[in-house]
Amino acid sequence: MTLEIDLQLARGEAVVQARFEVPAHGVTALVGRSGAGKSSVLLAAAGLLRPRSGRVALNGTALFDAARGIDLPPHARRLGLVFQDGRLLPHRSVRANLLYGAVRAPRDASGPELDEVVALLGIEPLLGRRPFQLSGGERQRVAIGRALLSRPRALLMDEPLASLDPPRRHELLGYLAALPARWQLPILYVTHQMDEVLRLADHVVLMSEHKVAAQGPALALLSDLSLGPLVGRFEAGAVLEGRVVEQLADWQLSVVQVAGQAVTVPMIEAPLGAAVRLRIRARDVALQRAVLPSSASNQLSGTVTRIVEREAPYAAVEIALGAATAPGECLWALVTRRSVQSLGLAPGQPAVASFKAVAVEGRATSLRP
Ligand SMILES: Nc1ncnc2c1ncn2[C@@H]1O[C@H](COP(=O)(O)OP(=O)(O)OP(=O)(O)O)[C@@H](O)[C@H]1O
Repeated sequence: MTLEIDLQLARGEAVVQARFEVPAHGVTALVGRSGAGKSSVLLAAAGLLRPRSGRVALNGTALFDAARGIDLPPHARRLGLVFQDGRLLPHRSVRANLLYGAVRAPRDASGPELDEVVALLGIEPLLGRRPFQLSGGERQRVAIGRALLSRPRALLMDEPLASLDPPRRHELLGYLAALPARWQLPILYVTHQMDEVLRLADHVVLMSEHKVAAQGPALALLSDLSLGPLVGRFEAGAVLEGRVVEQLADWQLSVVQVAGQAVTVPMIEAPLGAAVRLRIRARDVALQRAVLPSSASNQLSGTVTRIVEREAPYAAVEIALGAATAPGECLWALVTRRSVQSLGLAPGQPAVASFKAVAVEGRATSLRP
């Protein structure tokens, strides 16, 4: 089941255009600066905004096709929607809210049962409560449960964690991360937050100025330096992928092994062996020719693979930590052009990249199992 989106829609003065696919496997994060057009695309795919032209299709079947006059109403599209504010029915219990999604699902539709969703989201104790008796995080869990129980053919989520405080966000991220492994359906996920993208996204679609500026596998896209100016808060940097090998509880630090080397980062709440992604901004990485004996920073040995001149006086240097430039095993360092010369950096030369543990962006997060 793939969700295909190819839309042009008028929003005030702007015309938002988007063409991309949301694959059945994993999460597709839709990112970009505020006003880029992310929510408009999601609403149009859901049938809540009418595009000027284009097509939305699930597995080749049109939900909207301007040329053929097809425009299914939202409920007939059978998409599960989750917004920032749970949008629960205020006078109904949590159980009734959950079942509200289920009664509209066609009898023959496959999908999870109430018990399974309740267990996954940990909402058993909440079933008898009303929405006003729930915390923000609990409300969002119920909203996700309701969407799942409607047996949707795809899930569309628009900043579902944006209204939550950091601990609740973190907790709910864990629940969201568990979804793709359990139910195979396209998930389109609009967010501004790097930790959500790092943790959840398999694919990333980047919107800028009402258009899709780039799309691709999450690791490659999040390490693509040329996209820096478009991503706003997601400053240029690279993503490392590794496994937790040690938890230094007394220090609240974790050690992650990346390409055979140890990286110390602020504590990641994940079991030993868990796969994690770390994002490190290029401007936080310094380069030397050799390991400095007394440094407290992370020092990773690698090979220079690329040097890209940036606006003077800067240059970006890519360092491969492993044998090759595998995604998830390269760092970018933003240094001065003078340093490139004085250190004698050139493709193929060895170099040591160093950065402080605190430079690991946001909260490093474990990937889903
Ligand atoms: N109700 C509306 N009427 C007219 N124009 C709108 C409306 N809502 C949004 N727009 C405009 O449409 C464009 C896309 O907005 P949209 O909300 O889709 O962006 P976004 O990327 O989701 O932003 P944010 O991250 O801030 O939610 C913007 O130029 C915005 O000003």
